[in-house]
Amino acid sequence: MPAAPLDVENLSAGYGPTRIIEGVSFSVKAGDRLAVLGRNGMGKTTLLATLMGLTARHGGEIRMGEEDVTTKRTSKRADLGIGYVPQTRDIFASLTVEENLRAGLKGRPVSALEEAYAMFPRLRERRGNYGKQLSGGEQQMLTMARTLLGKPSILLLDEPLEGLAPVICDELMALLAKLASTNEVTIVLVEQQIERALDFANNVLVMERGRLSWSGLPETLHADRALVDRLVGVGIH
Ligand SMILES: Nc1ncnc2c1ncn2[C@@H]1O[C@H](COP(=O)(O)OP(=O)(O)OP(=O)(O)O)[C@@H](O)[C@H]1O
Repeated sequence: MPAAPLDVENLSAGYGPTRIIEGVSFSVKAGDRLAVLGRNGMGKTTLLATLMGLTARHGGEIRMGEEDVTTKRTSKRADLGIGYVPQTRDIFASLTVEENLRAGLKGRPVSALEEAYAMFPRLRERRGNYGKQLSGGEQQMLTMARTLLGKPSILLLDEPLEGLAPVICDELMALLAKLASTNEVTIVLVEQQIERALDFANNVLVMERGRLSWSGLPETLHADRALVDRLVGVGIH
């Protein structure tokens, strides 16, 4: 059996000596769509940042396929195929859209920019605008497009829908579903819009105070509002 694209074992990490996540273990299969849910401040962002090597690891292991990346630098993890779209919309404000996208090419030919423009036609219209002139939604699209140009095999997304209009959310989720189904991209999605996350995912983890408090199928949560209330603190309708 091929190794899982992402395998996390007993991971603990935080900021300096402050421990935020504790004893987290999970595995994702190729093409999985994993939703990571939880109330505010429960450690979801810290988990993704730790997978990218951006926090202080206190213990545990992270493997990507056959590679043990536990102590590898962030850039090495990116080279091995992890793409990370942080909550902070990581764009260069004083570069144009096109220049931002070129920064994501990772040695691919400039013609590959067409892939990004095909996925996000709005970015083509805005190709000459500076990052700082974009709306929040456009900045989110730019971050995602730049990450996707690097052809990640695992995509970590931290609340990509935050602040976006419902119609843009629909488009983005449709795009992610398409990516997961056709490109064999494994997606780990942290999202506060529970309903959308459950519609998208084929597996769910719930975090509570830095630990995994529940894991299972989205259907189970869909069918049990009381459980969702208890785990995530919001009702779904
Ligand atoms: N850079 C940091 N330094 C110290 N503590 C931090 C830092 N970033 C986050 N924390 C703390 O880590 C805990 C978990 O935060 P984290 O952002 O991982 O949670 P989250 O589940 O993603 O929350 P949200 O849904 O609100 O984004 C919080 O108590 C937060 O205050």
